[in-house]
Formats: sequence, structure tokens, C-alpha cells
Amino acid sequence: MSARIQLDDVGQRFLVKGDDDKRIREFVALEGLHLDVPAGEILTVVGPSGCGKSTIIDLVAGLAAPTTGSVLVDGHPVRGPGLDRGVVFQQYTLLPWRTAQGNVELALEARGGLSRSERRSKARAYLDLVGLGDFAGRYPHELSGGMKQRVAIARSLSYEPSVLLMDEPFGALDAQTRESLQEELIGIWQRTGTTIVFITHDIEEAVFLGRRVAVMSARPGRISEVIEVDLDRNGAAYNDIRATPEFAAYRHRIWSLLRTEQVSRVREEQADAA
Ligand SMILES: Nc1ncnc2c1ncn2[C@@H]1O[C@H](COP(=O)(O)OP(=O)(O)OP(=O)(O)O)[C@@H](O)[C@H]1O
Repeated sequence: MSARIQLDDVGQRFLVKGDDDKRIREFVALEGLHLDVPAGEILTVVGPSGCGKSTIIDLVAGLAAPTTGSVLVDGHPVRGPGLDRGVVFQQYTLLPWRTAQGNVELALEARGGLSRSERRSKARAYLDLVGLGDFAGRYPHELSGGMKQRVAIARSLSYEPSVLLMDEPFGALDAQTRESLQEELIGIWQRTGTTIVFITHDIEEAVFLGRRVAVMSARPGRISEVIEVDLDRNGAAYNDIRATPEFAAYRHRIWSLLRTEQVSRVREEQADAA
């Protein structure tokens, strides 16, 4: 399968002010980062705080340009945001004065090319897809956190992007809502075939959602390992796949990778300080 998203030897540097002398210096957020995501895959990315996970989303979304290397979507360099890529952030980012339906319709207005009634029925279809058909007329303040995030997902899916970029979208939700949204996301992914890159710092979430899990290391941020997750999702254990020994083995493997990385980073910092 061809890669829908390709990051090749990507580096990202920022100019930051030093804490002590206030002098401007370069901060290397990503260096030598390679990542291919084939069409139709759901890839999760885990890594320590500050390792550059959101920076990857910004680059693929076209919200920032890499300092070095290339970022391609469907073989074309990313030059800015585009309707071929939808983004869902941790904050709900809904317009408070628009209903759930109105928020989804707004995205379709921006896309253009649809009549008012087409926009209305498409928005409704995507609210149905995320299980919110009965809440179309509610305003954001009348929805729970999980519902708001489902509206945000419906909004991003409504203009049918080939790529959905999700930056800790369930991070602010309680554990139960989070688990049910993870399950819904898998259902949506299976129905739409959208390529999904999902950022999380939660190892269980990464294993549950990812058909592959990219594990990042920090300073500079790069992909240290990509783990293929081969779980029998349709077997007898499907109802509670998180409780299976296979799931626990993947969780432990990723935890160990992150732990080893954290220990060596602390040692380096201690050596630098000595
Ligand atoms: N515009 C910017 N200017 C300066 N530094 C930045 C900028 N954006 C990000 N950084 C730095 O780059 C590094 C990577 O940031 P990023 O937000 O991508 O990390 P992350 O892995 O998503 O972190 P978290 O899990 O805590 O959200 C961090 O050290 C951050 O402080």
C-alpha cells in the first residue's frame, strides 16, 4: 500500500529565549524523523511530554513548515492547511452560538459547493455517524464533554478528508467516556476508511486504537520504534480486549521502551549537570 503520509528526515527547530541570559537560541524539537502512514491505516503516536507529538500534527496539518526534510500527503508536499486533512484537538473548539448541527454545517459552508439543503442533510448524516442524531439542535453548553468531542469529530469528517489528525482528542474526558469514544472511533474508521493519525500519551489508548504504534523519544524528538499491533479484535475476547494477556504484553512492551528512554534521559541530564 502506498504511503498517504510521508515524513522524511524531518527536523523542526524553534527560536527560544534562554532562561538565564535571555539570549535567543535554537531549540531542536524534531530531528531526523521518518514516518510513513499507509492509506486507510490508524496509527497512534505515543511519547513523553514535549517530545514533539503535536509538532508532527502541526506539520501534517500544514499549520507549520518543517525546518528541514519533507512532509508529503498523497505524494504532494504540504504547503498549508487543506480540506484533505481534518484536525481534532483536545479542546472542543465549537462555536458556542451554533447548535451541533450548525457547527458541522459551518465546516461544510467553508468547503463550498453544496446547497443549503445538501449541507443540512450531510451534517445530519455525520451527526448520526457519531451517534448524536438526536442532539443536532443542542448548543455546545447543553452537551457533555464527550458529546462536544463527537461533534468536533463529525465536523472534521463531514468534508470527507482523506486524513484525520487527532491530537489527544479524548485527553480531557473521564475514563468511561474515553473508552466508549475509542470504540466509536474504531467503528467510524472501519466505516469510512479514513487514514487516522492519533496522538496520545496514554499507552492503553495507543494499543487499543493503533494498528501500529509509533513510539517517540525526546530531545530531539524522533520515532524510536514502530510496533505492529496484531490483536484478535474479532475473537471471543473482543468484548474486553484490554483485559487479554496479548493486550497487556503490547502495553508492557511500549511502557518498557518509554521507561528505558526516560531513565537514559535522566542520566544524561545528571551527567550534564555534574
Ligand atoms: N512555537 C514554538 N516555539 C518554541 N518552542 C516550541 C514551539 N512549539 C513547540 N515547542 C517546543 O517543542 C517541543 C515539542 O512540543 P510538542 O507540543 O510538539 O510536544 P508534545 O509531545 O505534543 O508535548 P505534550 O505531550 O506535553 O503535549 C516542546 O519542548 C515545546 O516546548
